[in-house]
Amino acid sequence: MYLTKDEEKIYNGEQGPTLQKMMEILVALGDIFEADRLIPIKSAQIAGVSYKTIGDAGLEWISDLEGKVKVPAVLNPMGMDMELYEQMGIDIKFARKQEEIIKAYEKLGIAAECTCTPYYLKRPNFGDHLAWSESSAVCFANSVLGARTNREGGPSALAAALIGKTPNYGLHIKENRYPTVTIKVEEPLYGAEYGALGYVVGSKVGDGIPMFKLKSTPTEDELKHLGAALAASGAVALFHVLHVTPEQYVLPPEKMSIDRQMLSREDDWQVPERYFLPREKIEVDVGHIKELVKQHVRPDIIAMGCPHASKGELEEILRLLDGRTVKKEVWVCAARSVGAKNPELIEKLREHGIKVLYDTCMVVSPAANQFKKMMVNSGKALKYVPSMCGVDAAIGSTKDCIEEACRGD
Ligand SMILES: C[C@@](O)(CCOP(=O)(O)O)CC(=O)O
Ligand code: SF4
Repeated sequence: MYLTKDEEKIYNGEQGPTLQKMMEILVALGDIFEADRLIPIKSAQIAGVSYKTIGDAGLEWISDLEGKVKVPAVLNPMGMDMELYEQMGIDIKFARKQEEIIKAYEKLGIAAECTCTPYYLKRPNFGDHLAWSESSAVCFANSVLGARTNREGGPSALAAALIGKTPNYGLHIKENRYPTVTIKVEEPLYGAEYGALGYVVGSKVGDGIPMFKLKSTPTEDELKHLGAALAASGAVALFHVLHVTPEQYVLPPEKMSIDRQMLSREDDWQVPERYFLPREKIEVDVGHIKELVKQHVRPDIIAMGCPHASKGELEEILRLLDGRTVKKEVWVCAARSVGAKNPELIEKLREHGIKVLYDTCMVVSPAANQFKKMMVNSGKALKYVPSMCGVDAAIGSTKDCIEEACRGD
């Protein structure tokens, strides 16, 4: 990978050992993925924050670093709500370690806003280059906003933040963003069914780029859940939805000759002539998706906000409560600044017995482990809660989650 004179100086250690180490990470990645050069980024989102996932080794690595980030950077959720950790049942030893991690990141100029939905704080523009690492945030930025980021690891996102640049490869390059597989869904979907769709399809497409042909128009929240689950059960970092997502899937003439990228001729698809859809196709069993969401469960906790809840999702929960107080443990995870902008909404949710938790989530907090069965409204949580918390999980619509919460016993 080509380095400018200034970049070479950093690589040779002329600006100290931290920046040298960070440049080494970027150069190693760039060489592996055959990047031509480094490109400037607009922001970074850094995973690897919860003490539960990074432990003492991670804390030590971050504490040794020096310097300041060159672009706005936020953190992924940590293991607890900074203020309500006692209410969550977090022990003091864990809390102290978690605080040390946050201080070490803050020393580097990173905002202690711990969220997987940084796009609610500052929405990237179409075409912006980013270095984000939480997989649902990556999927949202690429697919829903048309920004460009690879699925970074925690250390490479941190390196990009401290240098202000990332290697130019993968999804930073337009030609790598065309769809590779078409997903046909023959019935309209609603709400949590989009997360269930991502859960089912993700494992089939791996790291491909799905192009969905749907019978319903997903909202931004539904797209968020679709992408989060695709990234969790598969390794999807970008998807398109015909006529919905902003980046169009018009293939350039040279791609027309590639066998698997053939023009679809199916009349009922109403695909304009100039659009080309991948011939490799997966037809989704909608019945299976609807069944998955309708399973009858008796959870001891209901957790929503994976990915962190939007203002609209918080409002929907309040509306569905319809004045009732929950009789079970209910968590709703959200970004602290989304809550701070909507204090009355949060207060009302709390009055009705909901634990609105900031800075953390049901997957990265050890507090989830005290429960046996978790009901979620997220395809991503359905995938990760069993594997990362050892807790059984089932998915239901937001409405069913609230009904279960109000029913008690
Ligand atoms: C499960 C996940 O959402 C949270 C755990 O990430 P972290 O490495 O603990 O920040 C990570 C991801 O999907 O990118
Ligand atoms: S809430 Fe979900 S998407 Fe967000 S960090 Fe936790 S597991 Fe990842």
